[in-house]
Amino acid sequence: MTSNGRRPARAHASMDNLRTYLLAAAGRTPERPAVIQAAGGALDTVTYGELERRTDRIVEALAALGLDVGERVIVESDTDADAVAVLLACATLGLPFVPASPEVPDERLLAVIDSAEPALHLQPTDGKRTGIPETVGTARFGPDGLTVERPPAPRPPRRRRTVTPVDTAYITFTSGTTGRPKGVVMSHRGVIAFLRGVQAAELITAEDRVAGTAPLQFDFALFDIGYALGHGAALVPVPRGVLNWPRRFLTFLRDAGVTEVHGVPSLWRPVLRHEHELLAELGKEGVLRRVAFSGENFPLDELRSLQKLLPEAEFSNAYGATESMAASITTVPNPLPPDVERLSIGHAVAGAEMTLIGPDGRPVEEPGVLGEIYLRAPSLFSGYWGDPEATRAVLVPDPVDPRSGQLVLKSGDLASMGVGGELYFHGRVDSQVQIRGNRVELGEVERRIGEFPGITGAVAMLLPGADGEPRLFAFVTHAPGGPRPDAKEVVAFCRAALPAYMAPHGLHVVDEFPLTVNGKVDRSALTALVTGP
Ligand SMILES: Nc1ncnc2c1ncn2[C@@H]1O[C@H](COS(=O)(=O)NC(=O)C[C@H](N)c2ccccc2)[C@@H](O)[C@H]1O
Repeated sequence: MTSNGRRPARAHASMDNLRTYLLAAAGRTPERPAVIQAAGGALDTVTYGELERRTDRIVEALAALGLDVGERVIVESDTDADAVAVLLACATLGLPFVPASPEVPDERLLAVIDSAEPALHLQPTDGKRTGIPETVGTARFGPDGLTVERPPAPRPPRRRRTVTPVDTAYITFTSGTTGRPKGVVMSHRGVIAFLRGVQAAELITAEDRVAGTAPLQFDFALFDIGYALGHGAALVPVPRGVLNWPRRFLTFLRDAGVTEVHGVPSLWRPVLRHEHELLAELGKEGVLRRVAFSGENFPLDELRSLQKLLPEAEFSNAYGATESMAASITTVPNPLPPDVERLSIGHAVAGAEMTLIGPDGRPVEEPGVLGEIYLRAPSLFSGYWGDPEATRAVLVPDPVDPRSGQLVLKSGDLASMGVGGELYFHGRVDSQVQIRGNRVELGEVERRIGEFPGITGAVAMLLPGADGEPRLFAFVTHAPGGPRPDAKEVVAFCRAALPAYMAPHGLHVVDEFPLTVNGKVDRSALTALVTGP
């Protein structure tokens, strides 16, 4: 019984709930590894049976706190078996978890707490976070369960009796462009629908070991957990301290027998820069069979370098937005043919469909013509937390059949269609800019600058110049030890192949691109180089 004398709600065993879906393997093969993690200098294996036992210990402690279905719980942790047990325990009781990694700055966490109004903040026994507002209960977790420090304030019971598939599994806060965090609310049904869509492609088996490298608040991390456990395979969370040291990273992958690595494109930059041979050796051992990337376009020259070192590996381009967990996972040819200038994002996963809609609001039929991707899927999010207006802007009536009442996700991404109906990513709608009345795709400028000898990466942005006029700025990285690219030469190089208005007005050479906490290029940090902090 709970503190308010009521039995806590539970999901019906036969209905979709993240816990039942992800622990299904515990019923079939309890002795198989669910999580293989670093522990001190060694590797620690937590089986599906042990993961279920840890989950139920947390369930017991949480249930005693008298929280009702829908009460939010912040789970601040790196990904490891105990964090996964906490997520599954929250799912068991219908408590939406709000994931955060320890790297999230205090003021950001407080903004999320201000918005989500959680009942509880959970962190590992050795977690460092302090300053959690008094209104929020606090507790710590470890392999032996949960230790409550400050019980949650008593809440008015909402008399929920069961956890349904449309209840919220998690809310993950993305840094909305306006800076106010937007909470993406995902239901159990939505997440499981996407994971099932991926499972239909039978990409891996229970023998696989999937390395996850994303921080917990990035739904790429949640996908990795769902993907590995949903297949009865093993999740191998890569410790943060290992991530930034290429040699340690590759050694960890080898020691853990990782067969597939998931990460954003920037994950591979330090490895490509410093550890070619070790990576090539790893590839030759035939254990590392697949690299799956997501989050942003993989710069083609970097992708080609990686493929050269892993000639036997399969490369998967996982595309999509947090508002639907994702949309497609597409095998990229290895090696990428030399004439390929754009990566395919293929077709949506089973059970979903991406449609291209043109400026006239009608579906694009012709190959090669740009349109905005609209996603029809059972994995669409429930909405932005507390922001119905922002929700209505992206969950829109189906443009193909508005009367049906069906809502589809307006992605804000542009793509063109190939002859087989597969899509090619053309960037964000807002990366199509107008320069002196001419429409410019920033990706095209970046591609041309990237061909300049010695330049290893280029990001183009339209920013206010000194005169306040919008100007085209380019930010570039160059080969270590190579000459710093000369702005005049780069501009001349662009003018030789592009219309004058597409040549950058200003060029900033950076040692490496600043990254967001989720590992994507931090464009607001680049902007600050031009407009000041
Ligand atoms: N493979 C890509 N190529 C190129 N641009 C991309 C790509 N994946 C996203 N993006 C971009 O990132 C946006 C979505 O950003 S996000 O909401 O933070 N979500 C993600 O980045 C990850 C996504 N939820 C996910 C989670 C798990 C598996 C796959 C994908 C998309 O609208 C695209 O603009």
